[in-house]
Amino acid sequence: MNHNSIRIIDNLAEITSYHDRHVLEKSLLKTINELFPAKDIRLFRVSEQSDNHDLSLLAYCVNDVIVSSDENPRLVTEDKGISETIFQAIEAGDVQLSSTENGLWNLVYPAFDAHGDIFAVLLISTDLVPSNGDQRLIYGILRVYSNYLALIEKTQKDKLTGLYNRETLDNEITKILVRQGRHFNDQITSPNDSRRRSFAVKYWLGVIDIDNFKTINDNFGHLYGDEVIILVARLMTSGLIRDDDLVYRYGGEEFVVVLKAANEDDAMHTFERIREMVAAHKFPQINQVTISIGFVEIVAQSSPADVIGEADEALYYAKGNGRNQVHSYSRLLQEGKVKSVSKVAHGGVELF
Ligand SMILES: Nc1nc2c(ncn2[C@@H]2O[C@H](COP(=O)(O)OP(=O)(O)OP(=O)(O)O)[C@@H](O)[C@H]2O)c(=O)[nH]1
Repeated sequence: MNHNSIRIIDNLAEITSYHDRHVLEKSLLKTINELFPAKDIRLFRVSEQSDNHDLSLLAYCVNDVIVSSDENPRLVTEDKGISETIFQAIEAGDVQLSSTENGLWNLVYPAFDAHGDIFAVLLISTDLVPSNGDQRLIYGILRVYSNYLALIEKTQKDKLTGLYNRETLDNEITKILVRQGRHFNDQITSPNDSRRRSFAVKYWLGVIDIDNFKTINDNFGHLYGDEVIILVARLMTSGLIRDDDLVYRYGGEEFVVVLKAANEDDAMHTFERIREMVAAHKFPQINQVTISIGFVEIVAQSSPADVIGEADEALYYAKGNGRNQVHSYSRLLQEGKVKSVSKVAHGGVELF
């Protein structure tokens, strides 16, 4: 076996050793860059809109540095020159090649999911067009990535609704806490750095529970109950505007939404919109179904259990005060309507 084959096997083994989508994407770019050094490698997510395709940058590799959207959520996608080649590749469902004014070649490879739909594209900018053998190698690696990603997603998703499951939520909260912890430390070490302050993104977690769901099951049967769960899941997903806001099925008729918002009012607005969408929907047979929501900001120095516990406390308040409403845990705390549930309060002060 020659040295190159060993490197390929090593790289494939590395790609398939991660269970995290973002790490997997970085590993894909690292592998492509190692086997086929290029000026610029980018991986885009392709989402199908009503009459066109939307692109968002998932990860890039420039000068051997690999960054994923997970680490830098503000990656810029815009680049008119390459988007034309990308759309041609999506249209053709095949690799496309174009030259640039500064003597580079752009190669765009589509990546297919299990249904044969394009869910991502890989862009390689290089001054040397890869040989046929290299092109087949790149395609093969992209297929390993696509197949493995499909496998990971299967284990992360709930069968009834197709939403992410509870286990995946814990990982997501932990990642956000680590990221928020970094910002928290930055602010302590450089409190006057306005650029760092402005980059801090706020994350909010809402626990959402269908009201009086037992009555729906009792009156209409479990199959209708299941259908309500599926429809509520769809309504919540469509009520979220940002690509990276996520909905999880947390338990039977309980969901969790993790979203980004600049402040509490904006988060409240989004959760209110979800509540209104569900309340306004006409469900088959049952007609109206309502949901209650409790939410909280995911701040550094919390734990996943604290974050969920606080949002849950606000949810119980909503349930106890008439249902079909949204409450913010910190607002309820300020107003003295709930007691603190976390061991360590925001800012690190021990409350009990
Ligand atoms: N159809 C169906 N029912 C489920 C599923 N998971 C849990 N349930 C039922 O959901 C019901 C939840 O009822 P409760 O926790 O008492 O709450 P509720 O009736 O929604 O009342 P409130 O939450 O107080 O508004 C129970 O009867 C569970 O059996 C599921 O996947 N499908």
